[in-house]
Amino acid sequence: MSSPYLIKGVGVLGAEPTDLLIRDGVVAEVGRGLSARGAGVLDAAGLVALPGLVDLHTHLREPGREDAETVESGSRAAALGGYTAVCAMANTSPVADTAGVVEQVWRLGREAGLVDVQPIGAVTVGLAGERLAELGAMADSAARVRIFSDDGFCVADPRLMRRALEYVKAFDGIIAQHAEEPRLTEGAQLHEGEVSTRLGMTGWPAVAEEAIIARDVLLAEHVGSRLHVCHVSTAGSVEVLRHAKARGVRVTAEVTPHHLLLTDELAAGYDPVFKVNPPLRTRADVLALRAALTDGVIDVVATDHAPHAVEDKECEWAYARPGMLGLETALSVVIDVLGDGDASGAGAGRADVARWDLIAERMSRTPARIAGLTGHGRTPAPGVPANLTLVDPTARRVVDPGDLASRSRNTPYAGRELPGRVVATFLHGEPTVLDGKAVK
Ligand SMILES: NC(=O)N[C@@H](CC(=O)O)C(=O)O
Repeated sequence: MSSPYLIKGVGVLGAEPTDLLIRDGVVAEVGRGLSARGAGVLDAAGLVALPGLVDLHTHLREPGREDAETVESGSRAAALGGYTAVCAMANTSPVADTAGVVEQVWRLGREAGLVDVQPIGAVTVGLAGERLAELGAMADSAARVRIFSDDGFCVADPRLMRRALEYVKAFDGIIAQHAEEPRLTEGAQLHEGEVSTRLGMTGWPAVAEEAIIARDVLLAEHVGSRLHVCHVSTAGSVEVLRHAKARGVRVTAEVTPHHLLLTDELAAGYDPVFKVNPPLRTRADVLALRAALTDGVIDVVATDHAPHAVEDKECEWAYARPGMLGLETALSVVIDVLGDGDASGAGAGRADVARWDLIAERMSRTPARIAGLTGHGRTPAPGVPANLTLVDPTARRVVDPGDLASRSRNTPYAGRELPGRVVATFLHGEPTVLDGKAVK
């Protein structure tokens, strides 16, 4: 049995300070002036308590590229970023397209014990886009897979996409699409626009994403299935999603922290740390994505944490792999882009509570609901599973890649000052992070 913890003076979602008693894996009591004999006491004055963050889109690289990340190192990075659950993408080696591989990832996650690792299964065998993987066997496995994705590749064949959507209906599954019409992105290096023209590099046009989203929301509507759109990156995609949602299509969508903050201008320095799929877009896209996150057309922030070994990133732009780290900086970036609120730390202003509630909704409650992770995404209250994170909203830090727990170093925020610091994370009532450091 775990030892109890008494968290003193914390603002739940930025509200007036209170105490939380954590015992036997749940929030046992909430109120002022609590005491508990034998409990570890955590002075949380000035801190904000959020439901533990849930990431729908994490690349853990194990099995296959343990030099870039392992389930354990990625789990530690996640816990330090305030996460209590992550969904592990299927583009490992071997690909997570069988019950055996998804069970292996799930088991490695349990052994690490730092976050709940929920494997995502591949839609097609080997991500090759030719025939459906064993979706039912993965759903029936110990890993209980509900989300399927070929992320890294688009399920480009419309007939295969339709079949996949139909197949997963039997167990209320979801197809998470990497929306990229491959015929429109051959040789693409960065967003197609003014910057790509100036640099003379082949562009990745916004329409390559928007055309697939438009097709897929129509397919999802036609067969009555659940579609999730990975890493939405353009203003046009937001408009397609707005239209689909107004029609009642069962579609959800995610945006990454980097698409909420960074633009294609960064490619001008040819530093491949800024090479990512889909590419960084324009300022107008960034602003449209932020507005969609606030108004709910975009449902969640997902990191697309994509660790890459040094030799795959520190090379010529054209040869570098796309992808950037995200888990340890996501919350800070989201705090940054959603505005300062009441940064005095006095907290409890109404605007402040609304802003923390929005962060909880987009980074915890909604992703937990989409993934069916019922023990996660619940605001601390009596009887709720103790999966939560404590944040110091007034702290600022300059990102140093050398400080990160990830095995890789490809953060696009090196040297950038970001607000907010995760002070503690609790998973099933046990601390995984205390005083900003991993407990194990
Ligand atoms: N998002 C990325 O830029 N990279 C992803 C896969 C992908 O979507 O290309 C990766 O696995 O590295």
